[in-house]
Amino acid sequence: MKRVHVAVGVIINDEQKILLAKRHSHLHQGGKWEFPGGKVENNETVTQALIRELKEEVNLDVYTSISFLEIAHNYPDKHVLLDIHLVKDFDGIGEGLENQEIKWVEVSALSQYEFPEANIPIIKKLMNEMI
Ligand SMILES: Nc1nc2c([nH]c(=O)n2[C@@H]2O[C@H](COP(=O)(O)OP(=O)(O)OP(=O)(O)O)[C@@H](O)[C@H]2O)c(=O)[nH]1
Ligand SMILES: [Mg+2]
Repeated sequence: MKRVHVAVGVIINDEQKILLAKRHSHLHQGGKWEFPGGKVENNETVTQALIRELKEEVNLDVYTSISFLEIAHNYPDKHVLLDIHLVKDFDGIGEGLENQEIKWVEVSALSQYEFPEANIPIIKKLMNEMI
């Protein structure tokens, strides 16, 4: 199976809250919460994809991002490579431009949300590093 390369943003605001978005039910891993992002197109770097996707999905202007974690995960129906970046340097308040529900949540509250299975190491690393 071809591996889908995905740029994913862990967006952290000045109150140390993280932006989550709910995946529409008809999508792959639908109904679960995600970190905004999407597929890296041909001729695009991960950073370019991240900037484009965060503008399209949640109306944020990203200025700087820091590489945080890479996860290769095989779902039964899809193989993904998640390229996860931390985003602290951005403008905007966060809006669900695709009519998706969005939420700013404390790191300590992340365990209360259901994420795609590939995200488990992200949640663990965030909880370890941000206390
Ligand atoms: N954005 C995002 N995708 C994730 C996460 N975790 C995870 O397994 N994925 C998977 O990564 C894949 C690509 O994400 P996507 O559906 O956002 O892609 P996209 O925005 O380019 O949308 P598209 O399908 O309309 O092209 C999906 O199969 C999704 O299930 C996550 O935290 N954020
Ligand atoms: Mg997306």
